Amino acid sequence: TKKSVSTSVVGMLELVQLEADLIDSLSTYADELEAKLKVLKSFVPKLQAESNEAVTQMENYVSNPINSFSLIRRMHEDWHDWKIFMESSIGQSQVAFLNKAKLQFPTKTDLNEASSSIVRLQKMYNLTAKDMARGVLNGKQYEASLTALDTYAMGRYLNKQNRDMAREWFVVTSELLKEQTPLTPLAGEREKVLHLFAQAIFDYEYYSIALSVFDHALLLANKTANPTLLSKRSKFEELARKEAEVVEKTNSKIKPSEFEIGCRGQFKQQSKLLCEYKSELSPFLQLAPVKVEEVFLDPLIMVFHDVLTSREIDELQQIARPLLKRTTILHNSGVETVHSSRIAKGTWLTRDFNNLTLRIERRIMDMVDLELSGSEDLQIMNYGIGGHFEPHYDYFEPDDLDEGDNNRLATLLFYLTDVEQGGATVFPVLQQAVSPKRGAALFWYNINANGSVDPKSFHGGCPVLVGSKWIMTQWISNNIS
Ligand SMILES: O=C(O)CCC(=O)C(=O)O
Ligand SMILES: [Fe+2]
Repeated sequence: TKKSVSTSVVGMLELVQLEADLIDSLSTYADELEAKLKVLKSFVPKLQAESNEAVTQMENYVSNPINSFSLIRRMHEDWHDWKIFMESSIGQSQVAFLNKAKLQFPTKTDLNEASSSIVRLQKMYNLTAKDMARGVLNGKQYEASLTALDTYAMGRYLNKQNRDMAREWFVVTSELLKEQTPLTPLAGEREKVLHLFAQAIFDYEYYSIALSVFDHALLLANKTANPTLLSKRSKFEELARKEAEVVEKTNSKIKPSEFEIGCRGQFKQQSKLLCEYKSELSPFLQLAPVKVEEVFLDPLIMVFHDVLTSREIDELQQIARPLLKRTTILHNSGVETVHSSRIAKGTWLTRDFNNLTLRIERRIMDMVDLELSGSEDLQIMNYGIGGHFEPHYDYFEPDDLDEGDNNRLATLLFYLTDVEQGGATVFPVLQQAVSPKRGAALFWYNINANGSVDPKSFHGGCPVLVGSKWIMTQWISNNIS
């Protein structure tokens, strides 16, 4: 089954539970091993005592009918039982569970996607590998950290595509290796682990990092005078010296894009346009006035605050959760494909799905004073960590449309969640960024009053750094027909 786990927070929840179950299973395995061992440890000394006595005075021992009877009986019966005991295998059910669980394990593709998310976040938010490894995200300390095995995997992933970034992760790996022993049953003793890592990093040709790990291994095992190891070390050292000259030359900084500046919250703060209560337009708004924030005037961009209640949002999420599928992007050719430019899970929901969606349909029309007939269904999306939507136009290029086809006149984007860090909607051309706020809705026009498309509506969803971003989108058609 093709199922991507890292693209949504929802998908990750199942993995957390699965890992907890696997650890429980491993713990049961340990208990069973221990129980078996306990039987052995308590019985063997007693058997030995009896046997020692027999061996030291053999003839005397077997001359006694009681002893000889007992010996014959033991050999005839008890050793069969020991054989059965020894052969009884432990962990069969746990191994079976592991085999079943394996079907749900993330694949190589999942790991690659998760790695590329980390890289995206690193680039987008200017994060250092060192900070990330220690759980510091944008200056905020979280209760999270990476192990040497994690950072090593990042280095390996980046090795082929960006050696500078890979180097950064390998440096962090070497530092972590000095503090911790990797938690893997196959790692073996500490000194051996360090040598393995040193050699692997050496093979990737990051010589000075390999050298520092190697040195730590020597120090730890008190082998700084071992001739074989020292000759190997000198090989490491020579290559490290040559490497230093090359590394110095690189390190060029590229200018950030407007999108990146926006995602980092670095647009010049426009003086907040007045918040008003829109009350005359419709009966709904008279009953329940809505707080409207004008973000931009030409083209019009605004935020409606508190237009969905928490209960309504909970219900929407409940409906969507089991339906979420990896989102695709629509090509000019009409073909939908999964693409790294849009990483999220989503589902479509017809507006007549139930009472709630019907109520929302009514509310949307009241809010924006536009007809919805002919518009696409509602779309609900969940972005996982690093999930994003690169800047794009919501409208279709007129050349790609047939006579009489509708275009996306406007977009109404409901935020179903707050996002702790990242995840803003950014308009790079207009230099505007809007942060998700649970219950609010962002509205903008993609098409000018004269019917032409408006390239200034170019926008994107920034990568989620911390949190789970849920949105619901209603693209509003211009209803040509
Ligand atoms: O997630 C966002 O903030 C933007 C989403 C978007 O542009 C879209 O779904 O068309
Ligand atoms: Fe969009």
